[in-house]
Amino acid sequence: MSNSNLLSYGVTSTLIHQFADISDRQVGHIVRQERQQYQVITAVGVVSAQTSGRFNHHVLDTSDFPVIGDFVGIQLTPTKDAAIIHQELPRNSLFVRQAAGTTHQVQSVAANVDVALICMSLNHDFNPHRLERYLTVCWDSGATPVVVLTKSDLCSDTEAKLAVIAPMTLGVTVLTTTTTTANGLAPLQTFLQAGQTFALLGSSDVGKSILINRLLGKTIITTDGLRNDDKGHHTTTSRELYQLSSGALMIDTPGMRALGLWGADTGLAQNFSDVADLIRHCRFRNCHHQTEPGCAVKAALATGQLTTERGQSYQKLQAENAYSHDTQAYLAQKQRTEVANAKQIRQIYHPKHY
Ligand SMILES: Nc1nc2c(ncn2[C@@H]2O[C@H](COP(=O)(O)OP(=O)(O)OP(=O)(O)O)[C@@H](O)[C@H]2O)c(=O)[nH]1
Ligand SMILES: [Zn+2]
Repeated sequence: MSNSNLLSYGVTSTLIHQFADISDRQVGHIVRQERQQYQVITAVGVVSAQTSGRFNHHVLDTSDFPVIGDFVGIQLTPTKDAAIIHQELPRNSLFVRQAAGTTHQVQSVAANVDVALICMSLNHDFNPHRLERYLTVCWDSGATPVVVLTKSDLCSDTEAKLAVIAPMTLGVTVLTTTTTTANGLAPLQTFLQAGQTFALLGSSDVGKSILINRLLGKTIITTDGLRNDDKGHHTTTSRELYQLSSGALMIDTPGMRALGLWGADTGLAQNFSDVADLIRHCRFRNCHHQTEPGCAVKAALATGQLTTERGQSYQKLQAENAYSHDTQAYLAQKQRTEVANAKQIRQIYHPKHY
């Protein structure tokens, strides 16, 4: 293992050189993650890694921890079989979602992804509104979305389904795959070029694990075998970055039950650029597109230029996004109060430091 192996794992020579002069520090790439336990590829191979005590001390919430795909500054232990993560390097892209449940916290899913492969199966998982949600979050992450419609063998009306999603996937590549035929993955395979990092995203059971196994040519992830009644179940809990024979890097993420928007303004504007264009023509800047006169959105809905479905979809996601901003503001205020309280307590018990 050497720097050449690091290069093949997406670590640029610039990054390697940046660390050359810092004694005991080097660059690594997170290739496996199970909560805050990491495996990092380094110049000496893959080692287990954890964030340093100092790093943990400065973390405000779990989303500040490194995530799969992150480049990190590390220090190897004297035996060189483990490492301490000291810093997270700037990210090109970050896919985040509002964590499931009631915690109202942001959860980082994957970093430095170039192309996000949004997987949706063509049978019962097919859901255009969910696709709009995924596309919004992908655009917001900084990665380019590509839609992968899986299990085409279980669908008899693929063309009709493609027509349904056509208006929401303008300018987005849409691929269909099946693992039941010899060349059923060919459309995807030709897409997976060296030098790029891909990530598989989607609900549980859409066939992400099987895709990884097929692309790697070996059974890395065990599932209960290919079932044509699509009732198989396998849940991945860890995230992993794989190197494909083409040289492309592929991140597998656990199936997501819910994908909540979290401050995805850019993604909304990009995914709904048609609606955004209309809004620019509303008479009032703060138009709610309800009863206001001169509303371009309402006018477009009346003529059919904008479908009711897409209009409603936008309004739903926009409201959710606005709510996520309120939540963020509330959490930030709560954090400021906690920090201030902690400081006050320290002033009382250790006054000489202040
Ligand atoms: N008929 C058919 N079944 C498929 C295809 N791809 C996957 N399956 C089946 O769908 C089920 C789910 O596949 P997985 O690869 O485990 O799904 P997953 O997306 O990794 O699910 P999680 O690990 O929960 O995120 C399994 O029983 C697969 O055999 C396909 O192209 N056709
Ligand atoms: Zn309006």
